[in-house]
Amino acid sequence: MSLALAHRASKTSPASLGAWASACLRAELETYPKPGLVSHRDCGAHRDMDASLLRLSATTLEPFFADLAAAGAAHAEMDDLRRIGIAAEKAMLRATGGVNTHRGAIFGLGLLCAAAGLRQRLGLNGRLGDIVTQRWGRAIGAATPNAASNGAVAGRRFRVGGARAEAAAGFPSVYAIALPALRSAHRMAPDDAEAARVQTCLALIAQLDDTNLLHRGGAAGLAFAQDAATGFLAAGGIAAPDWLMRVAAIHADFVTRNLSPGGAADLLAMALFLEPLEA
Ligand SMILES: CC(C)(COP(=O)(O)OP(=O)(O)OC[C@H]1O[C@@H](n2cnc3c(N)ncnc32)[C@H](O[C@H]2O[C@H](COP(=O)(O)OP(=O)(O)OP(=O)(O)O)[C@@H](O)[C@H]2O)[C@@H]1O)[C@@H](O)C(=O)NCCC(=O)NCCS
Ligand SMILES: Nc1ncnc2[nH]cnc12
Repeated sequence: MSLALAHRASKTSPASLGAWASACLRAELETYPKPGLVSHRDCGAHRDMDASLLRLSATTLEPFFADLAAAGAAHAEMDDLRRIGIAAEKAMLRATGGVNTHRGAIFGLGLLCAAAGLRQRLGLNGRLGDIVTQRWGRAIGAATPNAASNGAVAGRRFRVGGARAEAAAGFPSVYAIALPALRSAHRMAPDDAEAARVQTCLALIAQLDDTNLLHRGGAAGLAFAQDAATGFLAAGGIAAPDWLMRVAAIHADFVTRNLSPGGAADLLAMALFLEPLEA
């Protein structure tokens, strides 16, 4: 991941934010092992996605993230953001032949891009997640969900809020779990940014009510995933000498059980996006 891109993003023009958001999706992809998820090494528990499809999706989305940042800077209402988000979803589905690679990421990263545009325009100091809540939180909560989506069905059945609740509350799982895990993992492994991303992914899986895990594995699948990730962290995470073997074994277990924490993947990308943007 380019430090120059991160630096330019911290200057926050819409184009640089779009490039940075897209780079963060690619960095999430180029992280192995992520239990059940697609990486440059394998397809995890997915039969319809591979690394090249996710790279194509990340590249396709870059101009939409830039548009969302520009819309935020122009004080857009949620309806305006939604129009751009839906256009991004359509472009993603056209590029991938109908595979949902990044719908959750479009939503979360898109809102953070809009907040970054607004923060820059108004010269604000607050956290981007808080800006999302203050500016668009009510409208996010009031939107009618797509009753048939995998996430909506799992959310109703298991009474969890999913991507919409996470965004409306200002991304608490990113600020309270992922960002602290990422920063502490950089201290644990100063020369291994990929290992730091693995640690962050496992920290998210350990605590997130991921609707993808619920959709594929029900409550038992979610509990299995959370227990496996918690055990990895309790054994020292990436500080343990055999960490790579341990997390590769967890990855293999997720594949055997057809579990994939797509929500954790999205929130990992959001933490990478926020790392240079939040003091
Ligand atoms: C608000 C929307 C995102 C719609 O949400 P939806 O009703 O579909 O349900 P959610 O459960 O809320 O999840 C949507 C995706 O968000 C990710 N996610 C899951 N859990 C969480 C969580 N706890 N916190 C945050 N994010 C979460 C996850 O996305 C990833 O997984 C996707 C692949 O999913 P799926 O197709 O189901 O995959 P498979 O398991 O492979 O399915 P099968 O093959 O088995 O069928 C992938 O996209 C990842 O990104 C959830 O899937 C939103 O769509 C919406 O309202 N859009 C309108 C546009 C808009 O308003 N935009 C605003 C400005 S940008
Ligand atoms: N690496 C990944 N694997 C599977 N689903 C994802 N959604 C977002 N990133 C993903």
